[in-house]
Amino acid sequence: MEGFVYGFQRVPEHCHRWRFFGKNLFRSVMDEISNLPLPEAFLNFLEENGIDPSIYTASDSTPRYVRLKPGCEAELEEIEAEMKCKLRKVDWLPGFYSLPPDIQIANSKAYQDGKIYGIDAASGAAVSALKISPGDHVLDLCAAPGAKICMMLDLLGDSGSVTGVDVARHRLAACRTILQKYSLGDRCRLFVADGTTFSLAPVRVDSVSRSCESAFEDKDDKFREWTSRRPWKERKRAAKAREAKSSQLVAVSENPELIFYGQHSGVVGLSKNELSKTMSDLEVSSCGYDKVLVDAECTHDGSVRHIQKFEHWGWRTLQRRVLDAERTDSLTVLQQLKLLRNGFRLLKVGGLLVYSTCSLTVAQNEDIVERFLKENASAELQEIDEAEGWPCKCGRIPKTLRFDPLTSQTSGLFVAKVTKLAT
Ligand SMILES: C[S@@+](CC[C@H](N)C(=O)[O-])C[C@H]1O[C@@H](n2cnc3c(N)ncnc32)[C@H](O)[C@@H]1O
Repeated sequence: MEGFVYGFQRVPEHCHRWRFFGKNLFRSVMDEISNLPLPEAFLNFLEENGIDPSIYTASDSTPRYVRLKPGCEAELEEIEAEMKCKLRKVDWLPGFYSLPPDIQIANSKAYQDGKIYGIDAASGAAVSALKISPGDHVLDLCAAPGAKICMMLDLLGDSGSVTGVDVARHRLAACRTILQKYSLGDRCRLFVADGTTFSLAPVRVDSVSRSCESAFEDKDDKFREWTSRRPWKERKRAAKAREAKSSQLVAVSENPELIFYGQHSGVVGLSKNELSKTMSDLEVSSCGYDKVLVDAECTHDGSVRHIQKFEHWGWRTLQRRVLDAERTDSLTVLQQLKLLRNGFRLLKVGGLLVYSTCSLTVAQNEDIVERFLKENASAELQEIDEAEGWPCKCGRIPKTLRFDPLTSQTSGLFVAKVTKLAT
């Protein structure tokens, strides 16, 4: 891991101390790249956040990344031949390979056959920081479209569960399609719900067997094996519920909608009442999730490819979508804080939570983490030990990490990890 962030430089002998480069030096760096087609307001925004504008010239050289489906290692040569390019092993992240930037992954047969996943290496690092192991109950609070949830499920193996939540139904439906494509849904359940208020407990296998044994329950009230071909009556009921939600009669948060569950996700055999059981704060400490990912919606300014789209969308759109949205009082920032708070509330004592965004701004990253730590005495920021050898830098507060396209050769990403202490 390198020891500085743009605009800030680490004092060499003390890993966690910083000094500011100074405005003038930063300006001169900016003057050098003044031939970039970036508007002045955006350059000012980058300066305020200590982000080197030249990262936005790096897209031509930033590689693409794929993750090989576990078990497909022996087919690597065949995949390379079909894609007509070399897949270079990423030596700091198991299972990941880099490809030349111009390769279209989605068009390849290997992708269509479910042998590779399209996922940036920085995103893979965020999942790695969670240290998922078999048996964990994992919550992904912003799950769609699902690149990270696929990796979680591959790491989980054949015990434990993953609960995916997303407020956008169409995006979560796409996530369900991906899980089915890679045959990964067995231990997963997906809810359309607001992650800032989602409150359902992980389903433990012992509670399922208890419920299966209950002789007094109405069998029709229990979840059977999931099928996309649901009876007409049930589809009508779901459509009605959706209509009510969209006309604001029922908030998404009040009624999480289960849109997928696998055979071993803990849902089959449960009654609807058992599924909708929420956890009190006391129960959470022992029955909460072992691992939580809050991969929050953000302004996406760490993604070079995303920022370049504003050339087509118009730079005025950038003002609204990026520059205004990163203010500390904006809806985007408040939503990120609420997601982090709720993710942490659902974490059991001793569990791990990773907060990540693909923004490089301080307001959406370090400021959020600092505010959150101030208000939660039981939250402790953790060193990301796995990062030894990762090509990232320290964030503006100790123990947080930043990936940026220039130095990491990945898409931009901020990562922070916290644990919950017993109180
Ligand atoms: C950065 S994307 C997540 C990417 C995902 N983790 C992956 O690896 O594919 C952020 C997601 O957060 C969702 N989102 C935004 N606000 C939310 C909320 N209040 N509750 C749950 N999901 C939310 C968006 O719909 C979007 O799909």
